[in-house]
Amino acid sequence: MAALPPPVAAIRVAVRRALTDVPRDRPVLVACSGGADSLALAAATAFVAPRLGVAAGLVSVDHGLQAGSAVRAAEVAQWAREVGFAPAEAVAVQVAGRPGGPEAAAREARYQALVGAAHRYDASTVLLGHTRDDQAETVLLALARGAGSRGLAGMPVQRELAGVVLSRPLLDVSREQTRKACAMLGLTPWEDPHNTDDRYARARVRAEVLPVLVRTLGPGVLDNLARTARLAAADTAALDELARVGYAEARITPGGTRSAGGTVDGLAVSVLAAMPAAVRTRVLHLWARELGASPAALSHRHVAALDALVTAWRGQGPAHLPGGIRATRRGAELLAEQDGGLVAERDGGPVAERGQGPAVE
Ligand SMILES: Nc1ncnc2c1ncn2[C@@H]1O[C@H](COP(=O)(O)OP(=O)(O)OP(=O)(O)O)[C@@H](O)[C@H]1O
Repeated sequence: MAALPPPVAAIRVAVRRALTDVPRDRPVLVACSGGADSLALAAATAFVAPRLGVAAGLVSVDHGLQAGSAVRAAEVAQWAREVGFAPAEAVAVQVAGRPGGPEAAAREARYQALVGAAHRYDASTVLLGHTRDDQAETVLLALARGAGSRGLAGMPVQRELAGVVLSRPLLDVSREQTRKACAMLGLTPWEDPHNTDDRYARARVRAEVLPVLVRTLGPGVLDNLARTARLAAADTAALDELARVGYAEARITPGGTRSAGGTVDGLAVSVLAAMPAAVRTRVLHLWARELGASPAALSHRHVAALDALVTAWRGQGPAHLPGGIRATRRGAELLAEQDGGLVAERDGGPVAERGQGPAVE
């Protein structure tokens, strides 16, 4: 018997690892655009899942943004049925009318559709085809916009969205390997025109920046960028845990502090001041989110203004947060108020409407 070509074997190993811990009594779904990455992922899943006793379905999302997208999604679903996926669906989504740029709107619509399908079929997990190269691009983009260690951590191997695990088995597999695997399996991937459209920063990084880095620094640079993401992810997880503990310690509850959306405590300045900056800024971020500031709108600038109330106090006015929230220092405490009243008021002050909690995605 001929040996399995290395790219096919590497992708199967990665998928096997990802499926080892999924519940055996619920299906998984592969999110497949028809591109090389998710096609290679789907082919490997079709092989591995039945051998592990895991039912596997596939969803291809039609964003309706390009001519022929519905046909492509239907073809992917048809191929999936032929190789044994059940269910195998093409799902059309409405991208127009969503907030944010076109890329963000398409992503939001796609994740909604994928999670919706997972709920419909009681799937525990959705498998995504992001590769090491996607991770390297994500790290570079984060570095370029000054995103800090959370951004450098790139895409997580796993995260949960609305009760569904989003899993990325191919983060250690190169794009070259997914292309080769498709070719070796006789699969013809769809080429997404967005991937080469230089209006998108990611496409420019892919086409121009990464090749220069590889040429000047050597081929190991992509692995190194992906390793940076893993290291930063571990650091971030540790700091987040310290921040959760620190947040609990800094909260002030005497007499209870109230808001319309529940109790939101103030914070003790002395406890905050004793924390390392990396922990303190995370605590302030957590607090701002609990006050109702949307995570998407909450920026480094907002957190820096909150931090200045602790570390550069000179009697300045409030720090303004998204959602009309103002955080003020009163003596040894940070308290917050919102247009129309106090959000965190000790000893029962006026009660304000709270903004909506964090968006799902
Ligand atoms: N239209 C779609 N339908 C289903 N899943 C999708 C779709 N578009 C993207 N995905 C999922 O998200 C992953 C990342 O997609 P993205 O377009 O950002 O990267 P990519 O490297 O071009 O992936 P691919 O080669 O699989 O298209 C895909 O691998 C796939 O799992």
